[in-house]
Amino acid sequence: MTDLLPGVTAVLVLADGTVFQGIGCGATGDALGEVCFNTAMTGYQEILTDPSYMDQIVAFTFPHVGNVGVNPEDVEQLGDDPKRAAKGAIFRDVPTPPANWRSAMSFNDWMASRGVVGLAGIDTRALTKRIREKGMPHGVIAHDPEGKFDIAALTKKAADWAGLVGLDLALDATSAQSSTYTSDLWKWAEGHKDGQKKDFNVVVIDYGVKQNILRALISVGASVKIVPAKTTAEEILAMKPDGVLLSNGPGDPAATGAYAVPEIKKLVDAGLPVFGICLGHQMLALALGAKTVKMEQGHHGANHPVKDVTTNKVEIVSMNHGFAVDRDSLPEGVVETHVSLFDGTNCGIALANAPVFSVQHHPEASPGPVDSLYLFERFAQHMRDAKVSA
Ligand SMILES: NC(=O)CC[C@H](N)C(=O)O
Repeated sequence: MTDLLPGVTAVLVLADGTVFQGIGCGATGDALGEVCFNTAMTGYQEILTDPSYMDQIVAFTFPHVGNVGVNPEDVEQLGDDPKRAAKGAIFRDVPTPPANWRSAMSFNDWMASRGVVGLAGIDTRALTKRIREKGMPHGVIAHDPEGKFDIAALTKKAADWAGLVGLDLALDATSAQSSTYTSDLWKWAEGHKDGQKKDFNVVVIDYGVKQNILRALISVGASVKIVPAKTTAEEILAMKPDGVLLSNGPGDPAATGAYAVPEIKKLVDAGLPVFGICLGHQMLALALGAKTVKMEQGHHGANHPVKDVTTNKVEIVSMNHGFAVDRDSLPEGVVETHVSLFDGTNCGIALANAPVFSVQHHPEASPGPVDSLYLFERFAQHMRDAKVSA
């Protein structure tokens, strides 16, 4: 029996019965998921609208969140369906009211309107240390202004959850229909300019795509068509694309791979330039014959050092993944191009003799540094070269 402190209006209950007690914010109710920590100092709206966080609860290690409010431009998911993003969020301090010229709404009201259950006022450093030592736990955040919690039932709920391993969430995150996209990268004093470019036709397979990937493609000259996750290689080839982008997305790549991997293999075999990002990277690796694994420690932040071993340059990148490509499983002909300087895990691969490559990190940033934007230019160059040799 856990005795709750007076004034507690939200709790985080882990599958092993550990209880963190704090103050509720955002939506009331409860949210179940895998608990991870994110070390980004900015970009909470982009993080909480990234579809790759489906079925996860994000604990922010940066203590002050909310000061720039939220705005309609910083939504990363396509559309604004709250079910296609993080379910819950944890903060050191109660989110502050907004004080920023771009703010259209307070962060707290926005979380409430989206059904994102929030817990503030806990020792996020203790939670982070626990995750570092024991891995990412299953947990439930519950928020009740009356402070009434059935801890035993919440513990059972967390313990009974099967978790992310083996879970295909891309089918929940993907677009129902094909669409085109026309917005360019955000520029100071201009915002997002509209306008498809016509240098390349890129088909984006949407497993839960972030909008800044689409904008980054447009910035290098692409006209962008988005297709649902289950679109076949034949259907894509009939669109005569110059290249295919495999998007980020939630869930276990091995589960998603069942329907997507054979189609990706056919696209590679057709000789098309292919660029995979995060889940797209993991699924490309599966299509090329490698394996993916669940990580002890996920990577979630906007300050991770990654080395491009083809150029020996280090880039500081945005990260959000809990699965990884097993480098020891890379077959002959698949080259490791990028490595995490935090833990040495694989962060990029390329085919030695074809315009096919992918990265584990997020070159589109949003949030985070833009060191890796050059990868979109690398993809554009592959498409240019393929056009010349066609
Ligand atoms: N951002 C992503 O695409 C995440 C990929 C995958 N769901 C993982 O957690 O590793």
